[in-house]
Amino acid sequence: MSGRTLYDKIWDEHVVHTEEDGTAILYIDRHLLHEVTSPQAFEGLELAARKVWRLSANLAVSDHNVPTTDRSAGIADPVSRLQVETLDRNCDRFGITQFKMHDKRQGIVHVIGPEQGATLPGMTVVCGDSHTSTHGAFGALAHGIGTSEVEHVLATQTLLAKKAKNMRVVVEGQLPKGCSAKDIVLAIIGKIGTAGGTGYTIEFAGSAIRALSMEGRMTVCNMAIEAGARAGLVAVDETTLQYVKGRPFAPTGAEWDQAVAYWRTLHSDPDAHWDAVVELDAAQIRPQVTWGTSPEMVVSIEDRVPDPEKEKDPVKRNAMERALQYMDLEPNKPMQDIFIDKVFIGSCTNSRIEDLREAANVVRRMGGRVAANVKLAMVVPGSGLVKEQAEREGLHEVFRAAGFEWREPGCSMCLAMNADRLEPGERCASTSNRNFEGRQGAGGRTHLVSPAMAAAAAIEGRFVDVRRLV
Ligand SMILES: CC(C)[C@H](C(=O)O)[C@@H](O)C(=O)O
Ligand code: SF4
Repeated sequence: MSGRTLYDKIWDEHVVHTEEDGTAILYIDRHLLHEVTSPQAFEGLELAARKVWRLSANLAVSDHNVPTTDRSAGIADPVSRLQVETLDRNCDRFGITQFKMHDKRQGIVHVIGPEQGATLPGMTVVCGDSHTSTHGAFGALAHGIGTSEVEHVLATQTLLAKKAKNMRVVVEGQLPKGCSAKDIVLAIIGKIGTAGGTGYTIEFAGSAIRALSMEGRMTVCNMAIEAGARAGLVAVDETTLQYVKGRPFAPTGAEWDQAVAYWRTLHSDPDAHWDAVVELDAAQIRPQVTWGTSPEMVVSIEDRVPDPEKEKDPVKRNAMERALQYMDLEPNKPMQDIFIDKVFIGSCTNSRIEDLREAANVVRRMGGRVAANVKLAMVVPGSGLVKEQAEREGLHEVFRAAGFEWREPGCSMCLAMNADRLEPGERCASTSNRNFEGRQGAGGRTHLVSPAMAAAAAIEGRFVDVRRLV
């Protein structure tokens, strides 16, 4: 028998039963909830008069609809308020642990899980949210589920699932100065496309991944879903254990030692079978900027906007033309000549302390202020605790002094469910993960970049090569 991948190992450890056709019942260790995808699930439970199977496995937080400005007067928008209040009521009624809006542990669900130690190596982690892939950075099998599955997990602590294939993305070598995890994952998506990982669970491996902090690994796994895979994984190592140790939900004492002994086995065996392998040279990666309406429409800051005329595939050409029209960009325009209206530093991709440090460092180095053509540059920490840490380090002062707005934690302008949005035609340098039409507000134009690139764009008013500045 050949060895097993990390994915195989976690899967095997959680299968309760497998049908002839491969459909399996998986035990779920951790279930995270937010206000958008849970209301009908709770309603379903109530109608069936069922209870939550294992209360302690659940952790809830409101993130998509919370305001990022002063919250003392509550939520002005009635739709947003209703969603947040509904989650509060459901958690109170069913007895689920929740960080409410005024709790400093509140934040984006994919930031607070790891921060609290609620996400641990070897776990199965699900949430009614596609970016649950983030938690795979811990060597956990983590993916998004739909609302009916949220109800199923609440009621049974299990999920019906089919096993995916194994893909290994190996990134070897040293990342150039000024580049970060976001550039790695955008470069991967640029290479394999947004459907490249469809049907696979991706394990990210290689020396460049090993060298990343947990924050960086989370950034990479976060966008596994944009590469087409529901789940992304990174093997457990010392970096993982160091990060987890001492967190509120993490085991302690003898239980910690026992857990660590098991966690150290959470890596793929050398003779494991891979259905697909993709390789990237980290040294060749440059700061990435998307130019279109899909994360795979990405080039480096040294490049120009691609020319559809050079694309032979008519379907692709058509998509390029449409994207350029929506983005209001001319083919062959140097990326460095693209001027922006707004900057968003935040989202579950890039709102952790390291991301904010990376952005603040660029602002410090560059000196000066947010460019006159930039109407709004905002920094939205991923959680209240990230915000507190950043303030202890004085990062908020760096941002504020340069003219950035320093906000309260939440999803914010990543998807514009709250008041933070682009106006029609506005162009944004954004550290988030999705750039489809209207994602940040109807008619808004999104360019996905790293925190360093977003910060530099804010000061220059256009995209610049951050490697020159660090
Ligand atoms: C609201 C939620 C269902 C959605 C997701 O699943 O990803 C959101 O978080 C997003 O990023 O678009
Ligand atoms: S920050 Fe953006 S991508 Fe992440 S959960 Fe919120 S809306 Fe989804």
